[in-house]
Amino acid sequence: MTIPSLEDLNALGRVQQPTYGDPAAVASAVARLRNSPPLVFAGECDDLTAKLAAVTRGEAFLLQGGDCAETFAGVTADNVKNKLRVLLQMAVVLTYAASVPVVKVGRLAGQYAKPRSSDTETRNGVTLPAYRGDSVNGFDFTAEARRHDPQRLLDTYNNSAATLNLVRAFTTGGYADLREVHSWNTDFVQDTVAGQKYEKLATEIQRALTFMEAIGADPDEFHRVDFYSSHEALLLDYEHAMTRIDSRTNLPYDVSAHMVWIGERTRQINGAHVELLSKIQNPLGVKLGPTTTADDALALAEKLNPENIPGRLTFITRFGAGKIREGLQPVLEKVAASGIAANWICDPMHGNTFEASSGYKTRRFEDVMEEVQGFFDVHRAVGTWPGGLHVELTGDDVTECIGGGELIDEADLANRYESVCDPRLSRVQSLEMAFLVADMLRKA
Ligand SMILES: O=C[C@H](O)[C@H](O)COP(=O)(O)O
Ligand SMILES: C=C(OP(=O)(O)O)C(=O)O
Repeated sequence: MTIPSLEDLNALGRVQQPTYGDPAAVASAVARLRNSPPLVFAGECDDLTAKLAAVTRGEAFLLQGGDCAETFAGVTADNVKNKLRVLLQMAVVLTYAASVPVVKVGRLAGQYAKPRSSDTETRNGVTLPAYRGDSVNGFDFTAEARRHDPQRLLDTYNNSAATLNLVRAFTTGGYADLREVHSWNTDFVQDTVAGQKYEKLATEIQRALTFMEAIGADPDEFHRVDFYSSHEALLLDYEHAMTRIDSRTNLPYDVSAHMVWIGERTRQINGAHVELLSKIQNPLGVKLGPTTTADDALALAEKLNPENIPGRLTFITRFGAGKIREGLQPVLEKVAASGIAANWICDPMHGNTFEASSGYKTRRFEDVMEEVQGFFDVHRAVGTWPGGLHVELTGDDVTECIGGGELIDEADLANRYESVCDPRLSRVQSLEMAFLVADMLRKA
């Protein structure tokens, strides 16, 4: 399998790419990345593909979540730990309450580049380049910050490495030990319904673990969890530089993350993103929005997974609450009938964004859950497995999405709106979602 050159990829169209002023600086950053050690090992990517094959068989559920846009400033121990903790809590709820193994994948350690609807942003009559994620430019609304800077490609690598290092330490060093289920909840808002429900479930799990130890189960079995990294493979310069030939198999892997996905805006069948990702061996995701036809999905599957390997391809649907039922069903029916081995997971975030009167981008928790319900209903009607969730969330008590048990309303958005791009579920809303989805899964 040969990797296309960066020049050949660029010739296919630089959709949603930065416009750098200094080609020599870009070439130098790319050259340095090409010589940097891998962030993940190819064998780990294969392990994830094998786990995702269990999702294809309907034997496991994929939980993929994290920030809309990570920031370099956000690479702190607390921040990473909080995100990990909410994902672990959600996974425990889904695993225990629905008795389904959960494959855990973070939108982290590389989720620094954003596709945007507009190239520019205007405030008070001043127009500057839009913020495209810390990989490309800065969030501050100044001409200097918004300049596309290739040095940020190297900063992306370094911050991804630091995050992944911490995640590996947390997930293998004892923090994620299942016997800590209670401690993940200690500083949690105990007076929320979700917090109390979790506490009850943690007590049951603790009792079950004590019983298992008493009958001779190896306690080390509970000590570590498998946790994988993922991000949107948006920046061609970065992803191409991080694509390497694996010495075991002689095949190309994108060693910037375990799993990478192609966004809704860059999934053109003859485009550069589909071309590059069709050549790598990592498990792949592709976003499918409301304009997707069954033939689009079939063509993507044919190009990205010609050998129909289970676990290789995950379709991440994001139709919106009002469109999921009539939009997804015909696509799913035709793809399922053609025998294609793909996972289907639900991103209930990106089709449900709107601007509040105060100007904040937000999402209604109830719309998010309505889309998840529609996703489950369509899968039940077609007889396919609702394989997972792809969610923008944070481990902190932010006020970015309205609704949920805490009844966050539009007036609350200003209290703690910290996302630099799209609104994320707060810690409480994330846990509420996990309990609701566990109920749907049980029925599925
Ligand atoms: O996260 C996804 C996209 O980057 C985001 O929805 C684009 O937002 P915009 O429409 O404000 O550019
Ligand atoms: C940009 C994103 O989503 P989509 O491609 O579905 O719009 C995203 O998940 O960050």
